[in-house]
Amino acid sequence: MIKTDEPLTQVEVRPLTELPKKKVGLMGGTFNPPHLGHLIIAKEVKEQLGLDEVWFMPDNLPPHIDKKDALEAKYRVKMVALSIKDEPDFKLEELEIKRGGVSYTYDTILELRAMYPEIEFYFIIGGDMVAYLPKWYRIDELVKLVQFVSVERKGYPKQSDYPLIWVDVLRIDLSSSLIREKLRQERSIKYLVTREVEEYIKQEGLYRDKKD
Ligand SMILES: Nc1ncnc2c1ncn2[C@@H]1O[C@H](COP(=O)(O)OP(=O)(O)OP(=O)(O)O)[C@@H](O)[C@H]1O
Ligand SMILES: O=C(O)c1ccc[n+]([C@@H]2O[C@H](COP(=O)([O-])O)[C@@H](O)[C@H]2O)c1
Repeated sequence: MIKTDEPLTQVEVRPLTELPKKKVGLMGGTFNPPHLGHLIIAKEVKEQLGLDEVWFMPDNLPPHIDKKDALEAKYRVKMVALSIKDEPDFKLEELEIKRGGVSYTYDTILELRAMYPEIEFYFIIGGDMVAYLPKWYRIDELVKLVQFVSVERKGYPKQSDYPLIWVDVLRIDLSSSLIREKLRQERSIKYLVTREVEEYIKQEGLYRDKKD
């Protein structure tokens, strides 16, 4: 029974604008193909920064010239979907594929911020991309629009003049190019990609004679 002579518990009602935002990591990449390094990085950054989710976002045409001949988007999208299927907090974001053209992160972040004002985004990149940041499209504006999170990568300095959050992740010397090279040499990629991705590559006969 409620005793009416007792004061009601004071509940602090915060205005909507002050509610904590959902925190989402963005793992942008060509994913040609996605490997276990991508998954390990996403998991570790999610845990260490207390993110709610990580969205894997395959690019349409990566801004680097040397990657323009990456495998057709539909295969890369499918492999990303297969890679993350057991992880409920990992999602596939197809915005760049649907937009088409060259996937400049600046355009993507503007779009995402407009679509999801309630979300705080964290853009996750490896050390190779950190080194390349000065060449990114509208980088000085971009660093004000999104928080970059970086992880070390073998062969690249753990240093930048841009405001990054460095997260220590088990360093894995694994890359999509290494996997493509193994496949060209008809070697096994077991334990380097998920079992489903390994099977899918086999089934579709991918990377048999592609140059890169
Ligand atoms: N082993 C790794 N250590 C740290 N970062 C990584 C690693 N592999 C990929 N990344 C980062 O993940 C993001 C997406 O990478 P991407 O899909 O281009 O894979 P990749 O292995 O770098 O591919 P490629 O060998 O074709 O260049 C990039 O920011 C990249 O720096
Ligand atoms: O916007 C840019 O200029 C830019 C330059 C290089 C890379 N990026 C993004 O960084 C992510 C990782 O790139 P990549 O090529 O290593 O897969 C991917 O989402 C790219 O679109 C973006």
